[in-house]
Amino acid sequence: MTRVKICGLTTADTLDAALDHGAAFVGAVFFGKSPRDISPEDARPLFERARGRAKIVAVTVDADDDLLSRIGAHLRPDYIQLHGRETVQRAHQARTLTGAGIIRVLPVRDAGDLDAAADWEDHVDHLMFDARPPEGSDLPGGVGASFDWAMMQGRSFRRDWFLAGGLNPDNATQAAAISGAPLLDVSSGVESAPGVKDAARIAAFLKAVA
Ligand SMILES: O=C(O)c1ccccc1NCC(=O)[C@H](O)[C@H](O)COP(=O)(O)O
Repeated sequence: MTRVKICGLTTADTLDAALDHGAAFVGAVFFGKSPRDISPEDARPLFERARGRAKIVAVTVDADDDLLSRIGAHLRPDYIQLHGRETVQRAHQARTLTGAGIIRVLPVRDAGDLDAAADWEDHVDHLMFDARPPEGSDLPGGVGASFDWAMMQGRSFRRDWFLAGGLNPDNATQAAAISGAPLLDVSSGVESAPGVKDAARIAAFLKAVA
């Protein structure tokens, strides 16, 4: 069964839609330039409804110690998703500062980008292969860009991994079948406008891959 992370949730009704339709992971984004940005203090009461029902993921981009500590103290996430230029050493620090597991995002445009997984597999809980965003993008993720899912065929990794980038309710099943991904991640594909999650699209995505 393919498990799904719904990322960039900021409202109770859309978080409930994700939980009610079986999301295995729910994500909050802590990055000021994102239309999905939320503070650790605001995320705490919102995401408490998810505890024990889905894994809570805090998405960060080169976060400093103060932000990681606030996320750890307030949100108490199951995982920190590292979506910037963090090193392996920084990943270990993030684990210590937050008490959470680590999801490392690897940006992908061509097959050679997959080789970076070897540097990370021993240090993280999950890998996420996400489309490298277009040049000049303000955001390293959540932009709806995709890569050729067939590149994942014949590749094996020592950690369960997410396929991310440009997924939506209409292509999720095909993406999972072609790539063989055990885990899918989606953000903009279940929105009605940038940063505005849509409960009906979240439900449709989760029903499609169920
Ligand atoms: O979603 C954001 O705004 C974001 C900002 C900064 C770093 C990461 C971000 N999103 C992380 C995700 O896990 C997205 O779900 C992933 O990149 C896929 O996005 P999409 O192509 O929109 O489904």
